[in-house]
Amino acid sequence: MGLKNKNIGLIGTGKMGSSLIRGILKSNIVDSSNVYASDIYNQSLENLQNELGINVSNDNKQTVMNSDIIILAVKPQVIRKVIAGFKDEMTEDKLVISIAAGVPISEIEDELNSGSKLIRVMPNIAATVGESSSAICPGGNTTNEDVENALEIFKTVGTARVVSEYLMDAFTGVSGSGPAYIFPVIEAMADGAVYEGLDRKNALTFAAQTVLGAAKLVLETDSHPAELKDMVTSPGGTTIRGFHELEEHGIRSAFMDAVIESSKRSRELGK
Ligand SMILES: NC(=O)C1=CN([C@@H]2O[C@H](COP(=O)(O)OP(=O)(O)OC[C@H]3O[C@@H](n4cnc5c(N)ncnc54)[C@H](O)[C@@H]3O)[C@@H](O)[C@H]2O)C=CC1
Ligand SMILES: O=C(O)[C@@H]1CCC=N1
Repeated sequence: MGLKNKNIGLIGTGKMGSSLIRGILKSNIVDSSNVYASDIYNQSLENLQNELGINVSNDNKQTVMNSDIIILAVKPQVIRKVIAGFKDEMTEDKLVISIAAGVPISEIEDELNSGSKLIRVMPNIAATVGESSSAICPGGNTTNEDVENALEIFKTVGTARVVSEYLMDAFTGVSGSGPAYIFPVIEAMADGAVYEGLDRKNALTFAAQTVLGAAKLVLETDSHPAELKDMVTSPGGTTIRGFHELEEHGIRSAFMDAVIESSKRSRELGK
């Protein structure tokens, strides 16, 4: 059992596909000789082959033929066409994992041959540094072992848990898209520090470390974020002055709206 003797295939080696390949190989759950990847973009394949020694091809059918588990890391807009191109190579023992935003299990199962095993996953770009939070939804034909294998793969790039599919759009809004909402926060906090005279490099490092520290406090203590905020905010002190500015600029509704709009777009992509 486990992944040691399994071959893993990646279709699409863009930002998410290549970050997953790196995470999987770093964890040593499989050897590079057991990883197959394909893309229509040769440069990305060549780079991955040179850097990691994996098997590459620009024919998705090769990836499917050679793999026990196939991760689809192509855009939602092309996923149906990509599946149509390789489905003749699918057999019932192979597991397909889709990370496409918005596209429901039922739609992908319809594209694949009936009886095909499918798991839908939403990771995020922090997989590149082993800090993704991934949600996993098993399709109708999967076994417990398939789910365990998917969890093992996505735990190599961060945390992973099984969720019900109706929660996937919300999860995409907060976690799949979420890093993009925090990068400008880090940049803007650094801008403030640069305005006040700190050099750019240090300003970015301090801002990023501050966000990391705040996130760890939420994850590693049982405290509510409001309680943690109150711990920083001395009466008549510096923090409450800054916090008042954030409230004046509608920080809470801005972030809530970002997550809600992203979730809505995820639902649209599934139609
Ligand atoms: N970028 C992100 O932060 C996240 C992306 N996702 C999902 O991951 C998937 C991939 O997204 P990205 O990596 O950002 O996109 P990307 O554009 O960086 O990568 C997509 C790759 O697919 C390749 N491709 C296109 N047509 C192909 C075909 N017919 N056969 C093989 N490869 C083909 C492209 O050449 C490209 O390398 C999307 O479905 C997206 O919704 C999920 C979570 C986070
Ligand atoms: O923006 C997108 O559609 C993808 C899915 C989640 C993150 N990036």
